[in-house]
Amino acid sequence: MREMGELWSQLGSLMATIMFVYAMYEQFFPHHLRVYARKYTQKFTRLVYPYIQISFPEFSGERLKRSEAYTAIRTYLSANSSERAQRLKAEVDQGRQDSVVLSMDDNEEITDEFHGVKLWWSANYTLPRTQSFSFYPSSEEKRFLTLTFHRRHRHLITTSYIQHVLNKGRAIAVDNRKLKLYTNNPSNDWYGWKRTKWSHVNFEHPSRFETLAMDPKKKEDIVKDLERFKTGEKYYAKVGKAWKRGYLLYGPPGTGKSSMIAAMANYMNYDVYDLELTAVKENTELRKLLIETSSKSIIVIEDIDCSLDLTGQRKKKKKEKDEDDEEKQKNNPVKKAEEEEKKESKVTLSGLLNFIDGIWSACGGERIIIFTTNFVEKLDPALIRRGRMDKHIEMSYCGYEAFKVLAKNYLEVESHSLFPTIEKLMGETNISPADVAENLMPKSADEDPEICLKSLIKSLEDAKKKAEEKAEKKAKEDMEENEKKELAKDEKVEDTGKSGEEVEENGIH
Ligand SMILES: Nc1ncnc2c1ncn2[C@@H]1O[C@H](COP(=O)(O)OP(=O)(O)OP(=O)(O)O)[C@@H](O)[C@H]1O
Ligand SMILES: [Mg+2]
Repeated sequence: MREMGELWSQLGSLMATIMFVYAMYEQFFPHHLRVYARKYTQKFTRLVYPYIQISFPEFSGERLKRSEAYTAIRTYLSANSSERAQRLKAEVDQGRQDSVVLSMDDNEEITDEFHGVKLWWSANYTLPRTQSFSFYPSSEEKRFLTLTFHRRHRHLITTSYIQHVLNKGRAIAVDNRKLKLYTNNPSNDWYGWKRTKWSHVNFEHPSRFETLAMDPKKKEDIVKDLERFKTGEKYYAKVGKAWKRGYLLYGPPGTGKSSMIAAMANYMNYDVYDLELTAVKENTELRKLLIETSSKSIIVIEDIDCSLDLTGQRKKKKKEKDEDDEEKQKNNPVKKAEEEEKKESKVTLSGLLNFIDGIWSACGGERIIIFTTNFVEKLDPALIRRGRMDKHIEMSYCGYEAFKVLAKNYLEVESHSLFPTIEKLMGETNISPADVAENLMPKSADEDPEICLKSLIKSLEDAKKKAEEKAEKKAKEDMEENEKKELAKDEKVEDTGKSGEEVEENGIH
């Protein structure tokens, strides 16, 4: 016991001596001598200290983008650290609020082994040079992971082990993956305490290709296309094409464009970035948003024709609408502010084109971009040319085959005596799958499928009647218009004394 006490006191005096020597050194040694001393100390340390350290910073490239390597390694370490680390950090799993994820705490170290070689990982951070009190994490706080190993294993570690960790980390992330739906925040929120460009929630849309009502051949074609894309990394590299694919979904409202996107995301197991263009103020913001998207994702711009003034046509229509709405908005300050915000948006067609081309060149692979529109003819050809939007998919009104899918899903009915009537009516009139689905949904638990089918027949008959009335009205209007033209022509003939043909040739003035 006395020996222990002596040892402690000796250690204490040794520490005091070291501190004294260091203080003298700092005080009396000129700066340039200290630089020399540090240099040679480092050389000496390198000679006697046989370990190599590699650090993996959290952010790369001026804090623009979270390093993928850092994320993958953290995932790998989290999977290993819960058993090996002594100090752990617990965070609530964003996907399942009832479970926590354990990872190694800051400045904690764990060991790993690879082909019999022992190595050490530690999680570190550096504080900002000037410290000031803040409730929120400092933007200058830099986190990094450090790998330490003996220099004799340099080759094995740099060529195999790091790749092994990255692959494992990515695989674990895919296994644990919960699909997310991201929406972009207005740029005012980008720099506050939230500091995120995208907000996310779990993506739990039930739409799948099996539940999607459309022509089976078309569906099969799309699934094959996606499959080719998913497994095509090597092919894309071989032909020198970026591993991205653009889809344009177009068709009338309620034909399943949004459902198709959800089905694609579920099939591919990709996150969805729902980009709301009206919340983006300018082209540079678009680029920043793009940089923050991750691979294995679908970037969606819905109703592209409504998000931007893409053509003169659209502008005119909006102007007319604005005039209509002006009066209403005068008395509604909230709407007015919203409208003003929309007007502030300065994203241009060329900005959008650069954004898409950026996806193709500026960020990593495995990304899909989807545009949807109700009016394909309104879009600028530059926006939807092949190479940008590689595949154009028309989502059309409900055909008989699509109806059968819905009947099976909603009513569990594969054939029925009313089916031929429905088939005939569907050939004669247009109805959206959304309307069919609405009719087929039983209104009470014990509702007979026949009642639903009859309700659908009624809707089809109504739609047919409406379409006929509309066609009749249109024919009548056309006839009246022609009559007016004829009348105007006759009046001109009487005034000028020329024949009808002559007036026609020269035009009516
Ligand atoms: N092809 C379809 N297959 C299955 N269900 C569909 C289909 N189309 C529409 N529906 C049903 O109708 C609802 C609306 O469809 P969805 O939102 O996908 O249409 P949309 O084409 O995106 O319409 P909009 O152009 O108005 O955005 C869906 O929730 C779904 O229940
Ligand atoms: Mg939609």
